[in-house]
Amino acid sequence: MSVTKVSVIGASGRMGSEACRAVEAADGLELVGRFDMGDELGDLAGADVVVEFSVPDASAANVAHCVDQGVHVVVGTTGWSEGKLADLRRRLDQHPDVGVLIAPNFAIGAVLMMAFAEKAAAFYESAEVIELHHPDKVDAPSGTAARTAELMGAAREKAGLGTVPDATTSDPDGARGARAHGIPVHSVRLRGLVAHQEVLFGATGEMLTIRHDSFDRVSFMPGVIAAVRKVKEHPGLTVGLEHYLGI
Ligand SMILES: NC(=O)C1=CN([C@@H]2O[C@H](COP(=O)(O)OP(=O)(O)OC[C@H]3O[C@@H](n4cnc5c(N)ncnc54)[C@H](O)[C@@H]3O)[C@@H](O)[C@H]2O)C=CC1
Ligand SMILES: O=C(O)C1=N[C@H](C(=O)O)C[C@H](O)C1
Repeated sequence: MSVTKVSVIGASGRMGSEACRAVEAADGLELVGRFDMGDELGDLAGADVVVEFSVPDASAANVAHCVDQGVHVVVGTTGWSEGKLADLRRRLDQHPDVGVLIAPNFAIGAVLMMAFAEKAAAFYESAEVIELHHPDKVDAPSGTAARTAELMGAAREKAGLGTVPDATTSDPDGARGARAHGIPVHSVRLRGLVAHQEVLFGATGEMLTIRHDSFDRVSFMPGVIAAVRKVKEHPGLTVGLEHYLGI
């Protein structure tokens, strides 16, 4: 069996260190490089695939460097705006053999939660997202919540649903949360939590709740390892692990 060489960017962080352990434990993968803030990325220690878990402000430049080196990238970092994605697509056009996966969430249950929420969104007048995370998280709303809202907003539009009903006329402190693609999104930060999300749907006389909990960062690792194994078969940019899993 041929060995895939893997480097991790953000290797000292919560996710990066977990990813290093997972790569070291995986058959057919060899951890060849650990990079963190301030390190020269250079040739990425000869990696075939890079796993990138850094910070939203740094991720795009790190991924651009990998693509320019002809190295496939599995990206978990949040904060990928439409503009950054467009820049990355243009860069990948110059490197047509390189694959990049950007996954807002690598936990299989979270991928299913997003798919179920997208499906349900067409059937309910009311919908809201509550994401709950550890208080060391720097971005809000979470990438998972933003992606969930994007999928739900598109499904609502396709189904001809209008805006969610809400009679609020006074909300000086933002108690109704942020709006992402028309969906109210609420962010909770609480010591003891890891990564959790509830998607609430309401219609007259009923309510549907879809909830996912990551209690430990190991929950993300099967998805990360599956992505490392598959990324080279998917040239260009893919957003969402569901596209690799046939979900
Ligand atoms: N897609 C997914 O399944 C998941 C995604 N995440 C996301 O991954 C990212 C990292 O999360 P955590 O590991 O919890 O954060 P963290 O703060 O523990 O780790 C980030 C690491 O990146 C390093 N870093 C900062 N600037 C850098 C640069 N320019 N180049 C290389 N490394 C740099 C930091 O020194 C740190 O070691 C966040 O955006 C988070 O939302 C987190 C969990 C799961
Ligand atoms: O920062 C985290 O912890 C997480 N970040 C990702 C996000 O913003 O959605 C994935 C998961 O929720 C954990």
